[in-house]
Order: sequence, then structure tokens, then C-alpha cells
Amino acid sequence: MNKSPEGTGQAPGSTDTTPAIRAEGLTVVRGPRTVLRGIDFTVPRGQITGLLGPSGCGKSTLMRSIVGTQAKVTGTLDVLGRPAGHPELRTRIGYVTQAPSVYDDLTVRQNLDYFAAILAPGRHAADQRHADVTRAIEDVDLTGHTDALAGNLSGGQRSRVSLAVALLGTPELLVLDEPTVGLDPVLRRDLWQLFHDIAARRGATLLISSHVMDEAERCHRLLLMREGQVLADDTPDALRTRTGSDTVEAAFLHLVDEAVAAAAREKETAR
Ligand SMILES: Nc1ncnc2c1ncn2[C@@H]1O[C@H](COP(=O)(O)OP(=O)(O)OP(=O)(O)O)[C@@H](O)[C@H]1O
Repeated sequence: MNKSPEGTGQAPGSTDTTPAIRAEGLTVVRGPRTVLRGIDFTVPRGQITGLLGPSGCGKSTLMRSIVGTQAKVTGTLDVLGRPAGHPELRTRIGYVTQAPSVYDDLTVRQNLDYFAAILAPGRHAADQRHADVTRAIEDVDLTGHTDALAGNLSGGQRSRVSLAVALLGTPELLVLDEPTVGLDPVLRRDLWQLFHDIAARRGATLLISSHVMDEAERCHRLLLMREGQVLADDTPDALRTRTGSDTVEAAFLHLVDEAVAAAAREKETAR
């Protein structure tokens, strides 16, 4: 388990010091609810940022906003130097939703061939597609299962096929919505190792959501959310120190208690 993440915050060879993501006063309304409430944060390049918080706090909504699939987004949201949803960002971002996007009746390679053909169509790109697919399969450690039907894979292997699809175009930003949910501890450890490899080797930025607080310890930085607001935007070490806690979980609970107490005081003053 990678408990002491290393990262420079800067992609190798890159001179771009602007954040990968910058949000100011970001607000999102879904149906009758204001799901994100004027939040501010930045995500540095070349690192793994964990997005943590209880179910329903707005993690997926935030990710959808970043990748440009969410309606009713107001405020500032810049992604890789462009406004979220800009067409130029489509090939620069990889997004893996909670439901693996794989076709069960195709093999691992056929699944990837299909998505590679959408990204780079035409005969002239055939060699490049083949190389990209082979590399993506290697990246997620599924080389031994290349010709297996996706429907015959385990849950964790299917998740890795979905991740391989997101890796096809060597994205600069990977947005992964609970990629380890339901996986056993060994697979979870292996996937986190892979995430660190991707950040270190390619200088890619990863934004990864999770409910599981021990995964927070494996991130370079954390965005802790609660009820549509960002409770903290810091490193795991700084969070533990600031709250006098031994674990990120204890730090999070401390911050929640503080937020609840502050809200109660505000209510009392307003009476
Ligand atoms: N299509 C929708 N229409 C209206 N409200 C929605 C819709 N989808 C989600 N919401 C609401 O938005 C809020 C945030 O949902 P979101 O899926 O972003 O939370 P989450 O933190 O990702 O939760 P989980 O960890 O359970 O996936 C929830 O209160 C949810 O009920």
C-alpha cells in the first residue's frame, strides 16, 4: 500500500503551472436541489487528488461538471486551462463512471478496438490503434485476458477494462468515479498502485472519488466534501496535523463536527 505518496505536482517535462482544475463559486442545481453550493478549490497537475465525502454529498455531480456532462452549472470551472465542457477537452480527459462501460459479448481487445476506432477512425490509423489498445491493456494488467469475453471477467477485471478505455487516448486528466467500489483489498491495492504509476510515469492528473477513508491516505491531496460544500482542500498530512488526528477518517469527522457546531451557532445567532 502506498502510504507516502510522492509527487511533484508538475507533469514531467511540463512547464505549465496552472492548476489542472480551478473552481470558484461553483454552483450546480439538479431538479429542485442546489447540489453544489458555491464551492472553491484547485486540483494541481500531476498528482492524485481524492474526492471524499458521504453518499449524496455531490461527488459525482462535481465530476460530471468537470467532464462537461452536467447541466445548470454556474460560477467558474476551468479544466486544463479551458472552461469545463470545451470541445478541445474531449480528447484530453478520461472519465470512468461508476458503472463499467464494457460490452459483455465482446472480448477485452474487441471492447478496446471499438472505442479506439471512435477516437481514431480510418484505415490509416490502424497501426496506431493497435499499439494504443495493446498499451492500455498492459497498463491495467489484463494482457493475460486479452481474448476473454468481458462477460466472463470478474467485477474488478471489468472495472479495469473500463479504466483501459479511459486510458486509450493518453489523457492528461483522469476522472474516476469510485473505481474501487466493491473490490477486494488485493485488487484495490493493485489499482491504487496503477493510479500512482500513471501519475508518476505520465505526469497525468487523477481525480478519484471514494467513500473509503483508508484510500484517502493514498492520495497526494484531498477534497473533503459534505452536503455540497468543500470542508477541506489539503494534503492528508496537513489535515491530520491541523485537526490533531491520527487518521484522515478522524480528521474528516473532526471537520464535520466543527461544521455542524458552526451551523448551530449561526442558527442561534439568527434567532
Ligand atoms: N438526476 C438527478 N436529479 C435530481 N437530483 C439528483 C439527480 N442525481 C443526483 N441528484 C441529487 O444530487 C445529490 C448529489 O448526488 P451525487 O450523485 O453527486 O452524490 P455522490 O456524493 O456522488 O453520492 P454517491 O457517493 O452515493 O455516489 C443527491 O442528493 C442526489 O439526490
